[in-house]
Amino acid sequence: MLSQLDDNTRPATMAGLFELAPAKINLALHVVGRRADGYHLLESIVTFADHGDRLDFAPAERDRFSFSGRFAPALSTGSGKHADNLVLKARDRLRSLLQDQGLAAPPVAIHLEKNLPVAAGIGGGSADAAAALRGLLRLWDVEVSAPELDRLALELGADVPMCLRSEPMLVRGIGEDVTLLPDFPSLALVLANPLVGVSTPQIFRRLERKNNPPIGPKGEGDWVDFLGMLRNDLEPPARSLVPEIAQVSAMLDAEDALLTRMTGSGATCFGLFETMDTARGAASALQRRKPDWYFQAVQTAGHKSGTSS
Ligand SMILES: C[C@](O)(CO)[C@H](O)COP(=O)(O)OP(=O)(O)OC[C@H]1O[C@@H](n2ccc(N)nc2=O)[C@H](O)[C@@H]1O
Ligand SMILES: Nc1ncnc2c1ncn2[C@@H]1O[C@H](COP(=O)(O)OP(=O)(O)OP(=O)(O)O)[C@@H](O)[C@H]1O
Repeated sequence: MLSQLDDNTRPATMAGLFELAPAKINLALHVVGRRADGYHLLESIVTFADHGDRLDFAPAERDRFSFSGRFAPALSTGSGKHADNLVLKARDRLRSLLQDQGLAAPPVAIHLEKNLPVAAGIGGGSADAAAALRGLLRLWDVEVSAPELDRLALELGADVPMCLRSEPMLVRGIGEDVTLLPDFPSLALVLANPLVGVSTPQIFRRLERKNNPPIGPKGEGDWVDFLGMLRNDLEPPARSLVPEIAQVSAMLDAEDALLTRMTGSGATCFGLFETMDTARGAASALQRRKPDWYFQAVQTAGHKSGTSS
């Protein structure tokens, strides 16, 4: 059963078990083909921010779900019913998998602090679903095999298996073929979103060319130089649908970002900066110019000896 807690701030009694749900960033996204079922085959270099949603979990007498945070209103109006929330889908699917194996999955109170914009290309829903799986496995003190967990994650969404790991990676297929990139540098980025929600299927439908060149091998060179040679193939169709993407991208360029690109199906763009100090300075300057838009300086996962150290 679903119910809303009276107070939509995070309940103090839920201290203890929490999971972060970091923003996903597609540093490059090449669409290289199409499957028979219509899903597009991708090659993507993905990393994760030190900023995201937060999920709190506590045992309860019956299942409860509540949310708070800057983007909680977008959730309730966006999806209409809370029952659509990927956190609840993740809870219910994991519970039935465990019960099929004779394991207990007792009622749980979950609170979602929604800090990430919704339908923004930074995988907020997928990150929440992955964090729900991780948190519930800890709360219920149970294990499922890695292939079973990956299968369940992929059923919840193409991005959920990547979000389970939240480390720099090369992703192929639709999200199921993940290769971790242990030598990938930690980067200083500014995430910038004009707060125009973008529907992922709509962007894929607008994409004209489905067979674009693959990412190819990096060779001996630097990761950041390599990224500069890559693309997001979803950026042209997204720009044609949402004119603010060109605007937000130009604003990042004007702050002297080393590289500016859209992530996922948009509308969030990222700008790459030399250091976290310059990224924070750029985010503050941009926020002053557009007080209602979303600007966030983030440090990404990976080796701290990279460009942004
Ligand atoms: C674009 C990315 O954000 C890149 O990381 C993801 O591939 C999208 O992942 P996601 O939001 O979890 O997407 P899903 O919820 O699985 O798919 C939403 C819809 O987008 C389209 N879709 C999605 C992924 C993909 N590789 N090809 C597609 O054509 C399909 O119409 C699908 O029904
Ligand atoms: N916990 C959640 N957070 C955000 N959106 C959710 C959640 N649960 C369900 N949704 C639904 O999922 C849709 C996509 O939201 P999300 O924020 O995950 O998109 P996205 O960042 O564009 O994802 P991606 O980068 O994977 O394409 C929203 O329109 C919303 O209705």
